[in-house]
Amino acid sequence: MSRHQAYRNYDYENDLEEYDGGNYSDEEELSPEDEAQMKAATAEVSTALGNEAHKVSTAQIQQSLWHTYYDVDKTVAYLLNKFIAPPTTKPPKNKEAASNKKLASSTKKKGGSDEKTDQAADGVKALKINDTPLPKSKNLDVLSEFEKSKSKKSASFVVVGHVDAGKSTLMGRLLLDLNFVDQRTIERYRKEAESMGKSSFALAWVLDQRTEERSRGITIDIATNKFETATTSFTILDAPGHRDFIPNMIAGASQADFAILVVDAATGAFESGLKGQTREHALLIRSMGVSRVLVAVNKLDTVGWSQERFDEIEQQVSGFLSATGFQLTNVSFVPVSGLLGDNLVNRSQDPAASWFTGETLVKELENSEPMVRALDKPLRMTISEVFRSTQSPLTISGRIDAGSLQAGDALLIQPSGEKAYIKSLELDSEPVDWAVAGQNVVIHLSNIDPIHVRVGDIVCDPKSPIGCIDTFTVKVLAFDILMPGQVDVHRGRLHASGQIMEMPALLDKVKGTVVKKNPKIVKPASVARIRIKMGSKVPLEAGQRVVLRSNGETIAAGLLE
Ligand SMILES: Nc1nc2c(ncn2[C@@H]2O[C@H](COP(=O)(O)OP(=O)(O)OP(=O)(O)O)[C@@H](O)[C@H]2O)c(=O)[nH]1
Repeated sequence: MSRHQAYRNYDYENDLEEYDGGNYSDEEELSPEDEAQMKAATAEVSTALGNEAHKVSTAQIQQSLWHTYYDVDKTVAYLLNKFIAPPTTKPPKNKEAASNKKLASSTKKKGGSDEKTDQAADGVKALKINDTPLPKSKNLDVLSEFEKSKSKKSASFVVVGHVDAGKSTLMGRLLLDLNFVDQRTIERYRKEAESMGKSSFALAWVLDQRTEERSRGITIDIATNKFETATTSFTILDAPGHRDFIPNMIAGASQADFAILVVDAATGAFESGLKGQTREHALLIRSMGVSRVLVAVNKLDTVGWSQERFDEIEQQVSGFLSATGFQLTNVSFVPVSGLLGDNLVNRSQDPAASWFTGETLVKELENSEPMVRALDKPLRMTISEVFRSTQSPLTISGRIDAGSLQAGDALLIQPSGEKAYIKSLELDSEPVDWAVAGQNVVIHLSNIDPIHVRVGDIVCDPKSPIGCIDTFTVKVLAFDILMPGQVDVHRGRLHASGQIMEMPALLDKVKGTVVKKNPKIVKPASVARIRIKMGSKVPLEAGQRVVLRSNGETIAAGLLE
């Protein structure tokens, strides 16, 4: 895994407290990007330390930079405090603290006097985020801008299925055939894969970018990739098939308009997939509100494009999808070979596949209308990534679940309850003035300390904030036996531990009426109303979907009442 990625989403305040100057090692190689950043930041720190620079070694500077994710000011403060002029008494509060940049240059000018460096270190601590001027808003009427823009439809889909069903290969091939990745890159991956003895994984590597994933040959986090067709701009959420990574899958499904369920048609593989994650994934995506599924019956090349095999799989998968609560009118089946690209963008040229006269996978995707967007509802966006970018030390990304936003807007981050402002924003790597529900947006924030912003937090409008609660009632479908006790609660990227306190009612599955009050246990496949108490307050509100897990198993999913 590249260092850069490893440090996305990290809680640096905590880390900095824990950090005591050691353990930066050169064992792992820095990515070229990290190397350049490290070099530039080391030079900046040396400049900022001025005459004091000789009192610390390059290794000490780099260890601290590493730990603060190249935060020059924090590093200067740390080095001053730790090695150059450790405070003997509690330093006085410096109310006149200037901005980070000013501090760095003033340290440079003044460097030399212990008293002054002490003040400078103190200044780092006292820096006020709110001293930064607020970004300007164009005060646009975003909804009418959106209507005028006639922008392409946008849709996100999650790719689920059993381990090794071929999800990443299929998506890699789709991107290749749609010219969103070039043949040269694939060739490079193929060579690298061959050198690792895993040549069949080359296409999957388009999605599984991280070295750790490559060497294990599995998808670990949600990989997002984009592609466009003439009508629609798509975001792929490639969810890991491995059962240890189900929380990531839940996060992916909670952002998805629809799902591609990849099943492996190879002899025996489909059957073991059905017993394995295929069923659990189908239940989960349904529980997360996904109602449209495209079933890619994959690896048909391995069974000679047998129509009989396809029909058999279609029949069985239809059976269990409808038992899981999907309406079959919302389910389509496409026979494909992800590896060879048959019936993805182009029809299969294999004469053995000529029996199939339906649409290709891409056409089916285009025909899948995204859900109606909650454009005029209060803003809600779950943060899926927090990172440092060239535009801002604090950049977040995620899909807007409801409402809209524009540059200059004030935002409220829950659960911290801290305000931030939108300095600028991007859609598909292009700067834009606004964004609406359904779009995956990158937001450069200002006027907030990064410690208040974490993956899984909710961004909302300060005027209509989401509340933070620690007790709630949820109507769940049980996948396993439920009884009072410890559970992990997942909503999008948020996971927190809680406890089933009470189970007030067993409900009729169809009518929702109370069948039994206070059942001692709830059996699998039953619907029940349960009360959950969380360990701390979390941003949750009625209508949201949550998944309950225990000991690494998904035990229930449902809707907050
Ligand atoms: N013959 C054939 N092999 C395929 C096809 N699709 C994928 N494979 C192979 O199946 C293996 C697994 O493919 P992946 O794409 O990594 O599977 P995955 O579902 O993404 O796996 P996880 O990331 O572990 O969940 C690789 O060796 C692929 O080359 C196909 O259509 N035909």
